[in-house]
Amino acid sequence: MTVQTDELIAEIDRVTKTYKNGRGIKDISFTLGKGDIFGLFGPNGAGKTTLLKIMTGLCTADSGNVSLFGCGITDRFEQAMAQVGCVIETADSYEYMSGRANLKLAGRFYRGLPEKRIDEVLEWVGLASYANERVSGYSLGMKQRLALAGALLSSPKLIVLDEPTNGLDIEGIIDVRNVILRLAETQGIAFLISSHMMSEMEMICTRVGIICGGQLIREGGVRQLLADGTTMEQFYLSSIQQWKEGNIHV
Ligand SMILES: Nc1ncnc2c1ncn2[C@@H]1O[C@H](COP(=O)(O)OP(=O)(O)OP(=O)(O)O)[C@@H](O)[C@H]1O
Repeated sequence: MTVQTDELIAEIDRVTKTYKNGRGIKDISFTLGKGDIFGLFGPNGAGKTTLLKIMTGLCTADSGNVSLFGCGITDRFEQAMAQVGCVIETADSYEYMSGRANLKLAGRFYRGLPEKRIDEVLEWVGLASYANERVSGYSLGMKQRLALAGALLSSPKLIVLDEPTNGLDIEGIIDVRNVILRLAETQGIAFLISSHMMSEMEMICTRVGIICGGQLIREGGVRQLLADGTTMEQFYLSSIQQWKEGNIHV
């Protein structure tokens, strides 16, 4: 599915990366539009993190292009990333410091960031009343939401999250889900989220892509893909099966 040019947030065009061991991703293309909450699924080692890293400049593609808000990630990196927030691979923060102090430290990367922005993002992720407590006393879910608060500091229009609910308990998962939905609704932020949690993602995503063996084997709107009443998990498993049997050609 393609989105209208005026609403285009990200364009991923035939992106390929092969690591020295021969693994990686191949010829991945899709677009992200305003209002999208895009879920990226795939087995372990499928290539999800590699794709997210390339999209956020944490590693480079061998070929293909990534354009964010109309700016190429390689030739206009700063402009491309200006409206992007991300939490990839780690939601690390300084444990001996408070949540607020961590955000202040992160905020030094953004010139002219007003103090009230820190209060604002803490409020959005539901940590305002814990802001002055040390992170060492936070639950995993709270640490995840603090990382999300850090990604929000620069007023992004796109947030990229790598397995944001990994290791969280039910309450933590629900908290993160509600924060994502609230931010999408109230701030108009688009999300690209990699996850293994099918049912969870089915609840929040507008679009999904399935990566298998480094290739994007399925991509589309959740309503269209699941129109016949199949669950995301069933759709995912049957897609992987069809791929293995050679019945999906990309
Ligand atoms: N720095 C690297 N050097 C060599 N191979 C790598 C490197 N990073 C990833 N890979 C390989 O590339 C493939 C894709 O890895 P990637 O981490 O992108 O997958 P993933 O879909 O995010 O997996 P998971 O769900 O387990 O996090 C894997 O086979 C992995 O072993």
